[in-house]
Amino acid sequence: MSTLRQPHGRTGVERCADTTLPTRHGTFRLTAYRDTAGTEHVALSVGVTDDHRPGATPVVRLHSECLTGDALGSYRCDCGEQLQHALRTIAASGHGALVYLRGHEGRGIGLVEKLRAYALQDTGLDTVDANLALGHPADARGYDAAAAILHDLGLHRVRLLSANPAKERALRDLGIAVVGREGIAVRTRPENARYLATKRARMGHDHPHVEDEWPALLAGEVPGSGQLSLRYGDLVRHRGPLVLAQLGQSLDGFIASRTGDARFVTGPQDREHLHRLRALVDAVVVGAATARADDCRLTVRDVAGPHPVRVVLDPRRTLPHDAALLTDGTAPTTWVVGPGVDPVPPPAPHVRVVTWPAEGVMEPALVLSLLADHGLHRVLVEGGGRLVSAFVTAGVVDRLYLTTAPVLVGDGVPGIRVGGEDRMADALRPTARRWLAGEDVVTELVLRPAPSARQDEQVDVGDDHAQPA
Ligand SMILES: Nc1nc2c(ncn2[C@@H]2O[C@H](COP(=O)(O)OP(=O)(O)OP(=O)(O)O)[C@@H](O)[C@H]2O)c(=O)[nH]1
Ligand SMILES: [Zn+2]
Repeated sequence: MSTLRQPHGRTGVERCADTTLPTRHGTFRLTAYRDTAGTEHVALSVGVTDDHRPGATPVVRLHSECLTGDALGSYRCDCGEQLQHALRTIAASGHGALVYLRGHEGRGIGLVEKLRAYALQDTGLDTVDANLALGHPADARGYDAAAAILHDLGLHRVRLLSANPAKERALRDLGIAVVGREGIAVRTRPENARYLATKRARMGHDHPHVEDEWPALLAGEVPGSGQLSLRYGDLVRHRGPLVLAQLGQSLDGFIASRTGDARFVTGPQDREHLHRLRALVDAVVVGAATARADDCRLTVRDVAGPHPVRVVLDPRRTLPHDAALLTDGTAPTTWVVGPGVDPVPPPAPHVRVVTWPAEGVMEPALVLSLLADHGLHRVLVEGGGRLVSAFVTAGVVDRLYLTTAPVLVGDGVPGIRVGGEDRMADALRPTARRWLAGEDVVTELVLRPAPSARQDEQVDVGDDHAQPA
C-alpha cells in the first residue's frame, strides 16, 4: 500500500496504513499518511471506500493538531471541543472524513513556539501579535498534504466544517470543490473568549458562536451545529403544539427538603438551561403549591429572550394576593382558578383570571386545550413534582428535561414519580440525551418523538463545565 499522491500541491502523500478506530462516536476507518516532507497524518472517515461510489457530498474537517486542546483538554482554545464535535458530526452524517494534520501545531509554528506565544499572550499580546513578536507569520499552515489526502480518499467535492475561509480558499486552489462551509460553534469560555474574538477580528474567522447562535434560535432558525443548536434545534424546528416539562431534583429524587426549602437543588447552568426553555415556549405552567412555596417569577432573566405567559393552576385559589406572579407585571399571568367567588381585590392588569368549570383536579389534557384556546401552543410544565408527574403520566409531554444534582436530600418534596411496573422490562425507558451542566446532569427524555425526529440519542450535546460566559 504505497501510492504517492501529488496531484496539485507541492507536498504529496503516501498512504501507509489502513485500519479501523473504535471511538466514542463510533468506529471510523483510520488511514495513515506520510507526506513528502516526512510528516505523518491520519484521516478518520466513515462511508469512504476506495471504490469511490458517488453519493451525498461528504462532510470534511481539516483539523490542525493542537496538543494542548486536543489531548490535554485546554480551554485556551476551542480545538478539543471542535475535534469531538467534528467527529460526532461526521459519524452522524455517515459519509465524511476528518483529516488530522500533524505539523500544524500552533498554526504551523510548532508546540514550543506556540507555548512561547502563550507566554506572550499572558503579558497582553493577542494571538496574532504574539506570533509576529516571535518572528513567525500569524498563520504558517499549508494545506497541500490535506488536499492530497482528500484526493487519495476520493473526496474531491466536500462540505467543509470550518470557520476559516482561508482553508476553503486553499483547498479550492488545490483542486478540491468546496460546495459548502459551516463553522463549528462551541461555547465561548472566559479562558478562550479573547482568542476566539481575535480569530474573528483579525483572522477572518466567521463562524457562529454560542452568543450568535442564541438570537438565531430565538428567531426560529437553527444556525448550524453548535451546542445550542444541537440542544434546542429540535424545539425550534418543531411545528405545531409542543409540551415540555422540566424538573431539577436531587439524585435521590427530591425537588426540595422536607421543609420545602428548594434553594438551590441544581446549579446556575441548569438555571440557564431552564431560562432557555422558557424563552422558547409560549407559556410556563406551575401548580399553586410551587408558586406559593418558591414565590417564583418564571421570567427569562439568565439569557436573552421573551418572557412566556405564566400560568398558575390553582384549583382551590390558594395563591396569596402578594405572590410575585400576581404582583410582578414583567410578564402576563394567567391564573386558572376553581369555580367560586371572584378574587378580591381584583388582580393587577397583567393577570387574567380563568375560571375552571369544575371543582377538583385539572386534567392535563384539558389544561392544554384551555391554553390552546388562549393561543398558547408551546408549553413548559415547570413544577412542582406532582404537576410534572401528572402531565407525564397523562402522556401529553413531548420532552421531559430532568436535571439531577449530585446531592442527597434523604427526605423532602418528591420529584418525578410515574406509575410503577412489576417488571423492569416494562419500565418507561425513553430515548434520552444528556449533558453536564456544571455539577449537574441534564437528561432529556423524548417521551413523544416528533414524526420526523431523527434518532439522535447518540448526539453529544456538549458539557457546560464553565460558568456561562
Ligand atoms: N500560534 C498559536 N497557535 C495557536 C494558538 N491557539 C491555538 N493555536 C493553534 O491554532 C490551530 C487551530 O487553528 P484555529 O485558528 O483555532 O482554527 P482554524 O483551524 O483556523 O479554523 P477552524 O477550521 O474553524 O477550526 C491549532 O494548531 C492550535 O494549536 C495561539 O495562541 N498561538
Ligand atoms: Zn488549540
